[in-house]
Amino acid sequence: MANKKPTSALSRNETFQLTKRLIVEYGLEHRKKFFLAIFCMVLVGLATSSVAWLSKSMVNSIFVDGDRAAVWAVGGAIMLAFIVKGIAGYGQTVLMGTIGCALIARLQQAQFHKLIRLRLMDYTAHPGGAVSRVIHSARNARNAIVLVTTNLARDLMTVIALLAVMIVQDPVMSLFAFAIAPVIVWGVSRIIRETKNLSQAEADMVAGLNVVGVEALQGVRVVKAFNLEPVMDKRITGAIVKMERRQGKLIRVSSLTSPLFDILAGLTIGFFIFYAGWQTINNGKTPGEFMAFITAFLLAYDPAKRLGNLNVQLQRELVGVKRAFNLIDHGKLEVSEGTGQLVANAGALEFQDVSFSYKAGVPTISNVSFSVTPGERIAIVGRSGAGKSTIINLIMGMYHPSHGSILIDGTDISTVTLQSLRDSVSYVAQDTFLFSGSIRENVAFGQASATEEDILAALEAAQALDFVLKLPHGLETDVGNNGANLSGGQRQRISIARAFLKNAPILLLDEATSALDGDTEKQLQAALEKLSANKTTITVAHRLSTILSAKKVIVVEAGRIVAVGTHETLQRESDVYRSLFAAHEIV
Ligand SMILES: Nc1ncnc2c1ncn2[C@@H]1O[C@H](COP(=O)(O)OP(=O)(O)OP(=O)(O)O)[C@@H](O)[C@H]1O
Repeated sequence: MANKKPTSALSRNETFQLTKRLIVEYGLEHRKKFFLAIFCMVLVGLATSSVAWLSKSMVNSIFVDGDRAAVWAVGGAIMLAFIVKGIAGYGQTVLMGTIGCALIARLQQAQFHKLIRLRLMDYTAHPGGAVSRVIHSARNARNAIVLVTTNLARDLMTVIALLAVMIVQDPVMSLFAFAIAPVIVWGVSRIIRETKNLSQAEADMVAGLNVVGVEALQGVRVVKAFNLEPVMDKRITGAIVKMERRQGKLIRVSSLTSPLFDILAGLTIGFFIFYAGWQTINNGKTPGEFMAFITAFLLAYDPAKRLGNLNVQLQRELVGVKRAFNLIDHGKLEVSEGTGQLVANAGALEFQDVSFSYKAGVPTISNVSFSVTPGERIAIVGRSGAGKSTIINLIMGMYHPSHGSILIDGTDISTVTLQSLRDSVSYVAQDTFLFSGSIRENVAFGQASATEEDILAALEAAQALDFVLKLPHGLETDVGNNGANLSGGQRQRISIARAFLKNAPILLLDEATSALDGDTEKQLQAALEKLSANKTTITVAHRLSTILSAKKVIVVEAGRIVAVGTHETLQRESDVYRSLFAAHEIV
C-alpha cells in the first residue's frame, strides 16, 4: 500500500463537516421523510434483535421442555418480527431513495447554476469533464447520505440491540467478541488510507474519459476528414484502459475489508463453539442461552461488517461531494458588477485609455482609446491574435479593463449591472452557436415577450424566412445539435435573426474568416447590412466589403491601435494595414 498521503485526502474533521453539511442542507429539507426513514431503520434493528432473543425460548421451551403453548407464541412472534422487518426495510429503502433522488436533482441544479455563471477567464477548457463531474458528484452525495443514515441508524441500532442480547446471555463470550474489534479497526483504517488515493484518481479519470469522448464526437467532421478514427481510438482506449486498471485496483483494495471480517469472524465463532460446548456440557448452561448468543452474534455480523466498511465507502463518495461543494462555494463568479441600470438609447460607445491582460504582466490590450457615435459603423482589423475579439469581449463585460474605462452613452459600464449592459448589446459570433431545439426557440431565446409576428419579421429581416418556411416543419424544425441539420449560412442567418429580435442599440459582429459561397455570402451581407442600420456597429472585419461600408477602420497590432482611418487613407499611410491584405487577413 502506498504511504504517500494524498493532498486530496479528507481529514477526519473534513469528513465530519461534509457529512454534516449534506444532512443539514440537503437531508433535513425533507425532514418528515427523513425521520420516518430513521424510524423504519430503528424498527428493522429491533425486529432483527428480537429474533435472536426469541431463539432462546425456541430452544429451551420448545425443543428442551416440549411446551406446546410456546410453539404458537414463539412461532407467531418470529413471524411478526420478520413481517415488521420486511415492511420497515421497504419503507426505509423507498424513503431514502426518494430523498436521494431529490438531493441529486438539487445538487446538480446548484452546480450548473454556478458553472454557467463562472468567469469566462476561469471557464474550464474541458466542458465535457465539468459536466461529468457535476453529474457524478451529485450521485456521490446521494450515496453518501444514504450510506450514513442507513448505516448509522439501521446497522448501528441493530448491532447495539444484538450486543445487548449477547451481553445478557454471556458477558464472557461477549468480551471475547469485542476483543477482535481493535484488529478490525486497524485493518480497515489502512484500507481507507489507500482508498482515498484511488477514489480521487478514479474521479479524475472518469472526467478525463468524458473529455476525450465528447471531444471526439464534437469534432467528428475533422476526425472523418483527416481519417483520425485510429488516433481517436487510441486516445479513448488509452483513457479507458487506464480507468479500468484503476477501478480494478480500487475494487481489490476496498474489498479487502470483507476477507478481514470473514476470517476474524470465523475464528471467533470457532472459539465460541469450543467455549459454549464446554460450558453447556460441564457447567449446566442451557442450550437456549448458547443459541440466543450465537444467533445474536451471527445476525450482528453483517451490519457490523457494513459499519466497518462505512468509512471506506464514505471516503469514496465524499471526494465527489467535496468537489461539488467547492464549485458551489468557491467557483469565482463573473466579473464584479455595478448596481446601476444602463439605459442605452442612442448607443454611443467610448474606450478611454483601456488596458487589459489575461495573465498578469502580459498585456493583451494596451492604452486603447476610440469612440463611436450613435448609429456609426466601425470596423476593427488586425492580425490573428492582435486583440480584436478581446475588445468585443470587454464591451460585453466579459472582463474588466485593468486600466481605463469603457462608456456607453456616457455611463461607465463597470458601474452597471451585467444584465442591463448585455440587454444593450447584440452579438453575432463568428462561430455561430445554435442550441438544440426549434428554429423558433433559437430566434426567441431570452425574449419571452416576442410574438409570432416579431419572430417572422426577424427571420425575414435576416433573409432567413424563405428557407425556414420551405423546411417541412417551418419554425418548429429541430435545428439538431448545434444546428447540425442546417447549412453554415442558414445557421448564421438564424443567429442574425436572434440579434434582430433583440434589437439592442449596439451591435457587435465577429465576422467569419472563411468566406461562404457567392449567393449565401451576398444574402448574409445583406442581412447584416440591414441589421446594422441605425445601430452603433463594431465589426471585427475580414472582408473588404465590410471595411468599405464602415465609417472608420481601427487597425490593431499587438493590443494597440496603430492606425485609424478609411480604407483609402489607411492604404496610403499604414504599413500594418497593407500587410493584412498580403497575409489574407482581409479578403
Ligand atoms: N481566455 C484567454 N486566456 C488567455 N489568453 C487569451 C484568452 N483569450 C485570448 N487570449 C490571448 O489574447 C490575445 C488576443 O486574443 P484575441 O482573441 O483578442 O485576438 P484576435 O485578434 O481576436 O484573434 P483572431 O482574429 O485570431 O480571432 C491572443 O494572444 C490570445 O492568445
